[in-house]
Amino acid sequence: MIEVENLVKRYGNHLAVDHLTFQVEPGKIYGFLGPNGAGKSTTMNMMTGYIAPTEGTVRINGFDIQKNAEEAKRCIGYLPEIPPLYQDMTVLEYLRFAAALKKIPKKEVEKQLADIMEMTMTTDVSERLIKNLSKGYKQRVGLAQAILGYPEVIILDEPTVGLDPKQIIEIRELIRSLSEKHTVILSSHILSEVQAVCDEIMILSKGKLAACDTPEGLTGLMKGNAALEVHILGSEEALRKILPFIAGIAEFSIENAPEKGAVKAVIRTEAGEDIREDLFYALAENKMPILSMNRVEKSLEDIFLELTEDQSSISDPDTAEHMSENKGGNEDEGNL
Ligand SMILES: Nc1ncnc2c1ncn2[C@@H]1O[C@H](COP(=O)(O)OP(=O)(O)OP(=O)(O)O)[C@@H](O)[C@H]1O
Repeated sequence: MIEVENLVKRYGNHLAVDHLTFQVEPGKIYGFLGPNGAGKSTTMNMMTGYIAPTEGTVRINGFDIQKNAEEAKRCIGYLPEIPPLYQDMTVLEYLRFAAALKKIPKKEVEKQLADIMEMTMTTDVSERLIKNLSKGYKQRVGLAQAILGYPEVIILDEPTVGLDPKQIIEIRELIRSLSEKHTVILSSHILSEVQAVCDEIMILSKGKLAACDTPEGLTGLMKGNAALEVHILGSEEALRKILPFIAGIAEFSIENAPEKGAVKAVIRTEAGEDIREDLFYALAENKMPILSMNRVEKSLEDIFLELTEDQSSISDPDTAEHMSENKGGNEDEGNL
């Protein structure tokens, strides 16, 4: 269990991490999602004890990362954004070195190295110099280093950045398999990536937690913002008299439609409401034929952009609570 409380990082006047508080439960995959500069790396660096916070605390299994650094760090494996690899060592030399730093008992080292190199598919390159490896293999070696010692929590900063699609799929599968025995926290600025592998998504924006929910919860938020675009034969005036009497409509706008004598209404519904049937009967009663009706759903990308662009609306606790209440199906293809 990780408890982050009121975590703050200031660089001069710049507030990179702004009073973050959250908890990470064991056995799940968490994703930090946010645009460049949102504070993901800074947060991870503080959680792993790489840098000191300006204010606030991080406790790993009850150990304070500042005050009980050794005990806390023993619970964590970390792959920073730029993996700390020694370019002039071979893969095996480097991993042996990392195993010694992590104080892994000598009798366990060889077995762990063999298992972890197999897991990360680095066995074939074990005798190669790290500087001669491709970006994808370097990333796997960094990952192997993070897994060494089988820490309870594995923290991965942008683990798939710069990899080709095949490597990305392999790393994604590896991360999933890690979650069987470890808690995994990863960061990414790619929504589909986080959505594809994570049980919980934390959206960071300007150093603040903009949302924290399951992928389904965030998709539910998307459904709550679904809109109908309806082309109707008739006048705007007549339509304005009908729509307010249909339950489940949050807001609507009306403009002229391209079809002659028709108007276009864009109707946003309340979360979980489907007004199509009521709308059909209400319009039929008023002899206003529907020419076309389409559901226009906000994409998760739209929601992500809204959340990360308009900090004022999302720092409102009522909004955050509303978001976590909105659970629904997950329709994103998650093309990592
Ligand atoms: N050592 C530093 N000195 C000054 N400012 C810094 C330092 N490190 C990070 N920052 C600033 O803090 C903010 C958060 O940076 P951080 O690297 O944590 O963001 P990020 O979400 O990880 O972004 P990216 O996806 O680009 O890595 C940014 O505005 C960045 O410029």
